[in-house]
Amino acid sequence: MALSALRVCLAARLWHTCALNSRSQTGTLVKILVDENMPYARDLFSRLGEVKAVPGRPIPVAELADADALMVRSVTKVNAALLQGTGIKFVGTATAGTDHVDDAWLEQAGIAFSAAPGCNAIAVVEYVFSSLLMLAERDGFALTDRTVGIVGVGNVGGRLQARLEALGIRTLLCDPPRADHGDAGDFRSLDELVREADVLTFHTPLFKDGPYKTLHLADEALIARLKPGTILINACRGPVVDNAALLQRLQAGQALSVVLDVWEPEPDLNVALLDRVDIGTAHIAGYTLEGKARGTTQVFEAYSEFIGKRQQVALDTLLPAPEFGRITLHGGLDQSTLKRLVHLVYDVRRDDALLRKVAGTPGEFDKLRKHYLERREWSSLYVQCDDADAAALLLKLGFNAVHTPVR
Ligand SMILES: NC(=O)C1=CN([C@@H]2O[C@H](COP(=O)(O)OP(=O)(O)OC[C@H]3O[C@@H](n4cnc5c(N)ncnc54)[C@H](O)[C@@H]3O)[C@@H](O)[C@H]2O)C=CC1
Ligand SMILES: O=C(O)C(=O)[C@H](O)COP(=O)(O)O
Repeated sequence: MALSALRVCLAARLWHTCALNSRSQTGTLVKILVDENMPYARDLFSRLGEVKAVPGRPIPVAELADADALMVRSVTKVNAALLQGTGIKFVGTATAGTDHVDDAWLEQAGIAFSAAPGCNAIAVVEYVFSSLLMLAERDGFALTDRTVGIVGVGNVGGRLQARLEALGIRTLLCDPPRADHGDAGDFRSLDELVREADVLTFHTPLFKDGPYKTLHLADEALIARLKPGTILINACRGPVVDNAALLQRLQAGQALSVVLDVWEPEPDLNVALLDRVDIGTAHIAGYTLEGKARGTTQVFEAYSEFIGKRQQVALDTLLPAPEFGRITLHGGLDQSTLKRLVHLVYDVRRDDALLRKVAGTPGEFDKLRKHYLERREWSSLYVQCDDADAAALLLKLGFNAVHTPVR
């Protein structure tokens, strides 16, 4: 059992001794605060108590005083300064990353905590693919001629590896915590990736210190050593790449292609850096409807268990039908066909253009995220293929593909 799940169970046992049937200790219905950018949260959590949707940045602190539970996204800093003296007994974050939560303080304060590991991993992988396919078309190269170095091989990095390898693209993996743990896999040093990879893509948590520190993992020295033409991607946390150093290297003329979804700092990114990168987006790599819905259901299920009213939710009972019903693919799957299919579902240039329009105007970064256009995962596209190999490969990549032989 993961440590966070274990802590939820232990805290739940304590809670059960003093509270029953979704009622707080005073006998009133539990009050659950949810971030207003959590799709399906109002409907789901109202099965368990009284729900109030609130902005996450800044969070209206007065609402915390009589609340029992708090469901956040990554923009809310959860720590003693926010929660000391409140009645909050459970915090859920509908995100994969947890660097916005002081979980050590929550533990010593006896507040249960649950996150949503892997909820949006597919979305991030599809963001990376959209970016790579766009750059490959623009610069005229075949992805199969490139080596992709993946730093952080967890839910995102592992799925990225699987899809790249399904396409015959060589990957190099770097994940010291997994290597030290003895996990199976051909793990290499970051140095080796820097030397050998044509694409370097970061998918680690943000650790500000400790043996596996990732703060400025890509520092000036690392960036300076990247081969000319390297594609550098950061879709994990802004401070994993030293943004000032990156800007300096780009201004000095270092030949890199850069894709940044996350910034140092957010929401006030450095517009001069945005001007220099090839693709820049407003921390939306994980923003598919499926990814957000999974985040909500994961914390909903954890909280329902915490209060002793265990419920499970099937994602397809929540999600609307996708925009595209089905399409037919004739013949095999080459890079250009794959790019067209991928971009039928999601084209990263849409989000890049939106950010460039508003960057530098206070409040606009968060507005883009709040009013994010609906985006689905590749699995929402039903592709009928008359070629069996194309169908098998698309299925492996995550599309809803079938082989229907031509009669
Ligand atoms: N841009 C976005 O919208 C999103 C960003 N994220 C970020 O991406 C991160 C990764 O996401 P997941 O794959 O779901 O997390 P995960 O926890 O499943 O995987 C992270 C991997 O990084 C490895 N790692 C830790 N320290 C490392 C180091 N120093 N060097 C190399 N590898 C290291 C871990 O061992 C683990 O295998 C999250 O922590 C979150 O901050 C996640 C989802 C969406
Ligand atoms: O899950 C994560 O980790 C992320 O980075 C999320 O995609 C961030 O989304 P918000 O929590 O900032 O809405």
